[in-house]
Amino acid sequence: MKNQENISIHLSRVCMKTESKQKIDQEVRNSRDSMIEHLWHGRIIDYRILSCIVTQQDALQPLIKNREQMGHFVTNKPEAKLITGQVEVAQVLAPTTDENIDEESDVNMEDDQSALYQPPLNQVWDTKLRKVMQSSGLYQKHPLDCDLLAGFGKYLRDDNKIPNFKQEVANVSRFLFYMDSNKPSLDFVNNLEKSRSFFTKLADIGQKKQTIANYMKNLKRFIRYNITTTSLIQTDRAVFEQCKHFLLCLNELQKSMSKQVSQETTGKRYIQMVSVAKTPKECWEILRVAKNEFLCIIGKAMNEESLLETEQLHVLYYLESLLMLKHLQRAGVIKHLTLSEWLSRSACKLPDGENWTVVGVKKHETATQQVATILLDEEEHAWFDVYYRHVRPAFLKNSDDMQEDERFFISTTGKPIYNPSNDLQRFHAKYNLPNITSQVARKVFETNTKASFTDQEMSLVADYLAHTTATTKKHYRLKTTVNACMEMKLISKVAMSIESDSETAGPSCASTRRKGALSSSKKLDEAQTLKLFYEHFPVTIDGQSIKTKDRRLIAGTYERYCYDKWRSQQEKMRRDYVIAHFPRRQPTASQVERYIERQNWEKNKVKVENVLCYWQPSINTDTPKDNKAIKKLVKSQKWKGLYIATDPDKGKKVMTTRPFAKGEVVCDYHGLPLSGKQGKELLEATDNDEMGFLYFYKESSGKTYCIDAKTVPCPCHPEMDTIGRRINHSRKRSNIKGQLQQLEEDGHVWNIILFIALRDIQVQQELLFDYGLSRKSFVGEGEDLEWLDN
Ligand SMILES: C[S@@+](CC[C@H](N)C(=O)[O-])C[C@H]1O[C@@H](n2cnc3c(N)ncnc32)[C@H](O)[C@@H]1O
Repeated sequence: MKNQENISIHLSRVCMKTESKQKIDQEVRNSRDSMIEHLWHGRIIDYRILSCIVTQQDALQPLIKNREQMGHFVTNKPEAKLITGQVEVAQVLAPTTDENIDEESDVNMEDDQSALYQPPLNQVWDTKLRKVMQSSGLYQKHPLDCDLLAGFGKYLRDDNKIPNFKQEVANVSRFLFYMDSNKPSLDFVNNLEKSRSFFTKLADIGQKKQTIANYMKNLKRFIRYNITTTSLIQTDRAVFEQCKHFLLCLNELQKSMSKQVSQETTGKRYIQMVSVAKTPKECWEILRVAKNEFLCIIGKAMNEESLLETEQLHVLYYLESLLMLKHLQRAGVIKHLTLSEWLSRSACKLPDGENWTVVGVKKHETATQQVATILLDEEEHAWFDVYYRHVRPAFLKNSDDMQEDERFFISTTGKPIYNPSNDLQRFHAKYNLPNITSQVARKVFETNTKASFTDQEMSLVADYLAHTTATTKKHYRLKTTVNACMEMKLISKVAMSIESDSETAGPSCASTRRKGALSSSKKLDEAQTLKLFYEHFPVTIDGQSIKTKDRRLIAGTYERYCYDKWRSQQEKMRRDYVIAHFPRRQPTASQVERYIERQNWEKNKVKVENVLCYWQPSINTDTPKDNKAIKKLVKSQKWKGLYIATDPDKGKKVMTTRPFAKGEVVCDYHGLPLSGKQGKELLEATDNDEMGFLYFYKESSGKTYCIDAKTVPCPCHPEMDTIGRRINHSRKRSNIKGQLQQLEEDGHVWNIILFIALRDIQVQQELLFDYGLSRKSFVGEGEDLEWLDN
């Protein structure tokens, strides 16, 4: 543009210095016109021409994206999905098994996140491919509930724990339909020729080799199921032998196919690598552009504001992307990170005073046997905590299954995320960015590491990338926490050293944080200060008011903001506490007033009208006699949403990992059922500090009974520490209450004590119930039993 502006000067001084002003002006006009012409037409590229030059769909797509980013217009493009090579696989995709989840598995139609951020044209493409499949006679299938297929489904689900077994059954059913449209049978083993034609037809209609290989894998498993788990060997020996022979033939066919598959995959990856991303910074582009929105959502959540589902999903996708692109973790690691691994994370302080959190992931089902390690700096840790406390619980609520899954990352439906690579792809699509897979990111960082690091530094990075055992052994290293922190710092250094502009750009890292990336959002500052404030001044029912100077020390300029929040939290807590005192019948105003007065709360007293307004009967009186889910949980003792943690003062305690609504059953008090008399005898022989393990209750007849949770392990759960027995006592802060219920099975009725939530319980809170004892009634004078009175 500068040349354009100066062109008349340039012409009059250099190229046309002997010419008239008119001629020079004319030349300038010509030049402007030609520039405009170029802007209009030079930037327009016809898709048909491009596709003649670049015939590989996989290469064409990134090229088009790249041109469009450079400001070119690509005309005559077919509908978006038709040129997306990857999506092709999804249509009749046999399930990708978990075996290779670390690799960038293709988009899968079983993925349940599809409702949000889904590229809009999937439907069109689905229908088109379905039509091709249909017209080739490859799409129809037999009903999946026929004996042959139902048994196979059960085998996959129960014996092999395959999550998307239905798709696998559907694929086999399509094959069986092709072989014999009248009925599903094993007769196909006699017809090798026709069987082979099924696979060649798939190839003819343009299915990827990977898809065809998946079909073969499914079929092999189906045959194996028939050989090993059914009575085929007795009922039809001949077919049994033919099945074995068929399996051998299929193996041969698969071998030749797998060679082609790996060529196809390598080709695809190579193209993606060379055409999409070249620098670490490009790999982080999505994290940079999505960061502002992400921080706003995090700030909102920290302020206890409720989030929209799209916002919750944004948090999930951002964190998944962060782990794959910045932390260079494989998709399998993200998928398999468990809740207990998150809860067992450990803190690490570096010699320079920085605090990091280390999360180890044992099972990630990748080729390598290394434990994967994720290192989070303080800011990232806060983000993950927000996901854990606010987003995950919201997703769990959408699940109709009472059994909470133990995976850390779950989808909007409350089920484990299906394929992190899909989520990464959707996240890129949302921001119109070319997709960068975790594998590409790992390769890019590796390459850059080689270029700029010493051998020792390189070996640290190899360690962080959880390379195969052999590769790691080459570096003679064992994983240690401090090493891991250093590794993560080095990875940040790679990106920073390439281009160092990232004050607000890019994901969090130690160096950006020091420069004050946090201050990019006032909301976030407030929220983080509030968190700190709560850590220093935990909100408790009896907590005294906090002096201004102490508040200032912790919260600085946010002192008022934090204290207002603190007071309102305490008021809510006190309100619920008073409400819990009147569980069944609505109290009168004067009853409430008297009760509040008895508490000796000097300031921040709860208002009587508030209590009356929020009051409702707190106990769920439904009888669970026939409640199957409760029955199952009482029997299995696999209560969900809880875990046992260690407390410095109380020994063990029970904490929540999901919210419980007021009135909800939380767990039961499990132990040996004793008569009242037996219970008393046991009590006499029990030390004071173990008396809390005996739970006495009365039936409506007035008869006393006892549950002995002291004698462990109980014979019905010999390898288990049942959860109810680890719940501690609190008179004032109790949030659950034991309720006698009866369960019935096969005419046999037995008593159980169910713990019911007295109010809404949030994530990461301790479960407490009132043991109904005081120091005095416990005969505990002289003992260290003050806790009983609190
Ligand atoms: C049912 S167990 C609770 C789990 C127990 N903390 C543990 O480590 O197994 C009861 C025992 O826990 C301890 N306990 C319960 N509530 C407590 C509290 N608020 N403070 C201190 N210790 C408590 C007492 O020793 C009591 O006998």
